[in-house]
Amino acid sequence: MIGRLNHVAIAVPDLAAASAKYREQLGANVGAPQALPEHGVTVVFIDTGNSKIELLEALGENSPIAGFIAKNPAGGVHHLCFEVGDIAQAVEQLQATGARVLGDGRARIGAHGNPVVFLHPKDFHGALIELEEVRG
Ligand SMILES: CC[C@H](C(=O)O)C(=O)SCCNC(=O)CCNC(=O)[C@H](O)C(C)(C)COP(=O)(O)OP(=O)(O)OC[C@H]1O[C@@H](n2cnc3c(N)ncnc32)[C@H](O)[C@@H]1OP(=O)(O)O
Ligand SMILES: [Co+2]
Repeated sequence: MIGRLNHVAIAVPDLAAASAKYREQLGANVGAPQALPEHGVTVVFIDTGNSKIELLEALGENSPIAGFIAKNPAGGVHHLCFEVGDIAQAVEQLQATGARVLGDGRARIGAHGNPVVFLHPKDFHGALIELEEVRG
């Protein structure tokens, strides 16, 4: 079902400082910050050629990143995002196997303008998994 690793997301306490670190110490090509209030995050993407890194900072009061940073103040790997061809079909298949799709189970539009869902980390050995629909 899963295809290419679209991105590895890293939660950070300070997006500007983290972006500068990746740019200056790793020579990374860091994109512009993008606020996604509906997801409670501000993101930047770093193109690594065959995949991407997504740096995530908490935005707003109900951000899923705020709790993560409270537990991991220095930040850390937050999720892995894999591409799927048909997200509705992927959700149906996953739910049939007992995997928990977070939220109401319906896909929402993510940072790349594509539908995304998240799978509970307890169902995948402690890894939060995002699926992003990429067609064609
Ligand atoms: C979509 C825009 C953008 C994109 O790429 O397009 C993004 O990626 S936005 C990314 C941010 N959005 C999300 O993370 C949405 C999905 N996340 C959630 O629904 C929650 O964060 C959830 C359910 C994973 C955890 O929330 P909860 O309130 O239940 O937090 P707890 O601290 O109580 O956690 C319960 C339990 O899970 C462990 N946990 C939490 N987060 C992670 C994680 N990222 N990776 C691995 N494990 C995680 C946490 O440690 C708790 O475990 P316990 O053993 O009970 O201590
Ligand atoms: Co993501």
